[in-house]
Amino acid sequence: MTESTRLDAPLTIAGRTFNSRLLVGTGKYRDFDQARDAITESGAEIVTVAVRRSNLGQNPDEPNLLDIIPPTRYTILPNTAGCFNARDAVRTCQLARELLDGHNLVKLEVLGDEHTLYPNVMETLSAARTLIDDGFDVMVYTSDDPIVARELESMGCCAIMPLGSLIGSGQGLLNPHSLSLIIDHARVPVLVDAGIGTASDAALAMELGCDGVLLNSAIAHARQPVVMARAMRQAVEAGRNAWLAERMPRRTLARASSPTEGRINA
Ligand SMILES: CC(=O)[C@@H](O)[C@H](O)COP(=O)(O)O
Repeated sequence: MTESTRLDAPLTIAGRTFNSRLLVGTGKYRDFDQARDAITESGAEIVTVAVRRSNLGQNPDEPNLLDIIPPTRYTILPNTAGCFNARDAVRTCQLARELLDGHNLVKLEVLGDEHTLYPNVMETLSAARTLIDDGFDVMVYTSDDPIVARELESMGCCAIMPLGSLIGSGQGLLNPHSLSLIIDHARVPVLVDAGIGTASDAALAMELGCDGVLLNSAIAHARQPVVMARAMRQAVEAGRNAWLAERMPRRTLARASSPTEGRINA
């Protein structure tokens, strides 16, 4: 057992445990083969699927996304991408539960507008309440507002997923301070979801103390998605280890790296 595995515990979400802290999406790939190869290389165990945009068996004559991410191997995380109000999001989760034989772990996202894809927190709060009452385990995409995050946690969401920046923007973490406020007070896992552009963004999220990272565009839109998937896996592991190791203090002045004791004074 290595030092870091002794220090670390698996990621636990709604009673399920995972060794990988990288969650990936399935959209925007050139084709199913590329998606499968990148997802495999990422080492992700949780893979999110947009129920309204993917064939999970609703259309028996078309390729089924689950053929490349079999539920026997992956935890499928149905998401409500494309929903702009609570009612549509709740219906989408209920459809996913039917298609996936009673699977009740979902990623809720209720968006404010097409332009920003920013979460509509009022509709998100309303949908989360309905879904939790209906027996779902809700991982929730939200803004980086710590008060909203606290509300979502206290109503029973099993993971809080604040954005790093706008979905698909690749701008990285625009407000690390707000993310830290959420992380420092949450008692459920906090995962940055959206806006990751490259490996250092994912590492930074983990160094802040996030429990995981969910991303899609940074891998799917890299020129070499499989290579970027590997980089993301390594970045999440490196960031997690750096957080576990607890970084050295920042100092304003230099301190010599070589030993000063026993020095021969000329
Ligand atoms: C895949 C998913 O669930 C989305 O929330 C989103 O696509 C992730 O954001 P990026 O594509 O910016 O990584």
